[in-house]
Amino acid sequence: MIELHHLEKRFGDSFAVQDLNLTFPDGELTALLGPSGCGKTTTLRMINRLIEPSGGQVRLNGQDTRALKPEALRRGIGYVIQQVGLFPHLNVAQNVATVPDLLGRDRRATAARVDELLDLVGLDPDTFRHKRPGELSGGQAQRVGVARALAADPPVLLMDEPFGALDPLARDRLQDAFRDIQRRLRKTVVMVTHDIDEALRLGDRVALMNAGRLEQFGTPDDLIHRPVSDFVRQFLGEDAALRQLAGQPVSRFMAALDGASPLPPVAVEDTLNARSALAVLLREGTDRLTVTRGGQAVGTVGWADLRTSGPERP
Ligand SMILES: Nc1ncnc2c1ncn2[C@@H]1O[C@H](COP(=O)(O)OP(=O)(O)OP(=O)(O)O)[C@@H](O)[C@H]1O
Repeated sequence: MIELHHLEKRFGDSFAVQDLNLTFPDGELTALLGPSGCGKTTTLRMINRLIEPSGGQVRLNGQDTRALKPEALRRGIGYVIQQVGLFPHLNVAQNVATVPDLLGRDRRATAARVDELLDLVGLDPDTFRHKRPGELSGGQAQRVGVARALAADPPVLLMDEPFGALDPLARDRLQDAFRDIQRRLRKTVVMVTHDIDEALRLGDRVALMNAGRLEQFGTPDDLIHRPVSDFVRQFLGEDAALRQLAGQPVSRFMAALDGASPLPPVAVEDTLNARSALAVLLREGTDRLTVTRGGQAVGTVGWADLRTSGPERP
């Protein structure tokens, strides 16, 4: 568990971060969201002491991080940045193995782990193991960056706009891949982003910052349906609820089949995103759809299901 207590950072006379109190729960992904210059990156970098706080405390599992050597602290905390920072003279496998090698882990075990991680991030090990960073596309390099951060198996992962430099299609794919990885590995992740969709899509929780301070901390649902201020409402925008629907399959909203009522005639696949299901309801002028999986009805969905404050996240 990472706790920030009255954390602050001053640069000269101005505060980049001010009186920040926040707990990042274990096994969850928290998105640090906010407009440019609000202090997201400064906050992230104070967690692994790439930036030293001017005041307050960061506690990792109850321990004040100032009591730890920065190098020792960083060994237990993965760090992924937008510019990836792969070593150009090392191949993909060597890049991924950097930290395990530094820690003196067994070579053969590391090689197996590298292949496993490349698989996990969707890169075929045989194709990519020996490539140099210069031979990779932006999306492939970002995947290697994620694999490298996971290689040391750190319980905590800090990510600064990790998918920022990608085109929308590659970003969507990598976000999906990362969400699947996170469901399995359950790391404690803090991810800086200024992309609202990304925060709502990937965040178990969102910490919305404004001018160095915390504006609201809650689930995506809390921010959308229970904003604490006009700033939150305006930052998320009128279509925040639609954005949230866009990031989730309709299956998460559907009601169980009751056996007694006839099935609605219009059907959609369970993997369709909930925003598109809403569009089908509008287009068809109907108030309920059948949801199918592989041609079999598995539930139904109507306006009210989509309008509720959103499903529980698995
Ligand atoms: N080394 C520094 N020296 C002086 N001011 C700094 C320094 N680093 C950051 N700042 C200032 O601190 C504030 C917060 O910066 P930070 O990079 O944390 O914001 P951010 O929310 O991550 O922004 P962005 O989304 O644009 O990356 C900004 O006003 C920035 O100009």
